[in-house]
Amino acid sequence: MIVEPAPAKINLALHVRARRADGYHTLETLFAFVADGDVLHLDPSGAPGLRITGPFAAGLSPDDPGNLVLCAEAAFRSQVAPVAPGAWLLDKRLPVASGIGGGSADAAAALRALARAHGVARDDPRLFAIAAALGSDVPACLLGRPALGRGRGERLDLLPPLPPLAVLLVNPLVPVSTAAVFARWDGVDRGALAHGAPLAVAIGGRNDLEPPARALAPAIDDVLALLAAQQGVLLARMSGSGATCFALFDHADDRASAARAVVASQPGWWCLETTLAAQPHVP
Ligand SMILES: C[C@](O)(CO)[C@H](O)COP(=O)(O)OP(=O)(O)OC[C@H]1O[C@@H](n2ccc(N)nc2=O)[C@H](O)[C@@H]1O
Ligand SMILES: Nc1ncnc2c1ncn2[C@@H]1O[C@H](COP(=O)(O)OP(=O)(O)OP(=O)(O)O)[C@@H](O)[C@H]1O
Repeated sequence: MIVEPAPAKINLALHVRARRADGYHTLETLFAFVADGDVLHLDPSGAPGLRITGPFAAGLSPDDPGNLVLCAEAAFRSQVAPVAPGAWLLDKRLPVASGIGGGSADAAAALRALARAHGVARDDPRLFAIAAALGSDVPACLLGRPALGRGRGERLDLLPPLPPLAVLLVNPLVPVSTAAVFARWDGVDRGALAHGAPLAVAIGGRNDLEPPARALAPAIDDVLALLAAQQGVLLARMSGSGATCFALFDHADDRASAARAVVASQPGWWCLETTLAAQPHVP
């Protein structure tokens, strides 16, 4: 049995620079990963198929051939090696359609699991080509390390390691469609990311998808206001196309106080205490 973590990604900053003719947008984004996420299991010789467990399993149908785990496996079989389909178990711990790339992380974990099972190098360029075809966030999730993303997010440059800051993720459990958020972007280029130390660049940056996402899901306003009011917050911002927002802290006890405040004020929201991670780790 192969176990692959599928950690959540956060966009520490996300600058939308232009609308492209193909319907995508040119971005500059700082990708970072946290220590927690979904967990994917592969038994390469088990009965083929996908089972889904975990707190967010109900949001996905295991029979859907469009699940990104099965899409990744199909692409691996046609483009890398015609291996037998495997038995997959996805422990779905991340909310679906929430801006922290759960599906993209699962697809990347599936590619890593298949590579391990079938003796393919993790940095094989064919895996990155498959990842880019599966979704804009999948190459970054395959890399799994802090990176500057350009193009539609698939052109990656590694960043120096980030400090292991405490992170609080909060989602008001309102699903947000990535395509709908991009479609509401106002078309104004507000400028490039600065150069320099990644954390300083992130703090000085923006998420240009916040205004359109907030228009679609006003609960994001409440999440951001609550996070920004907490003691010890270095940065509070929405990730990706939302609705998950993150807060960064130097100290774990400030994160714990913030988590208590969120649960007390909004017991129905999803809240995860985690840390910035340099590498995915097996839980
Ligand atoms: C918002 C981010 O999460 C930031 O990392 C990503 O840009 C979105 O990545 P993703 O969910 O993997 O997105 P994809 O599956 O590639 O695209 C979903 C839809 O989002 C829009 N989209 C996505 C990425 C991009 N650079 N420009 C876009 O306009 C397109 O309408 C596209 O049809
Ligand atoms: N394994 C999967 N996990 C989650 N969603 C999946 C999966 N496979 C396919 N999907 C589909 O992908 C869509 C986007 O889900 P996902 O959770 O990746 O969104 P997201 O967190 O907004 O991602 P991003 O930040 O990359 O935009 C969902 O609506 C879902 O139907």
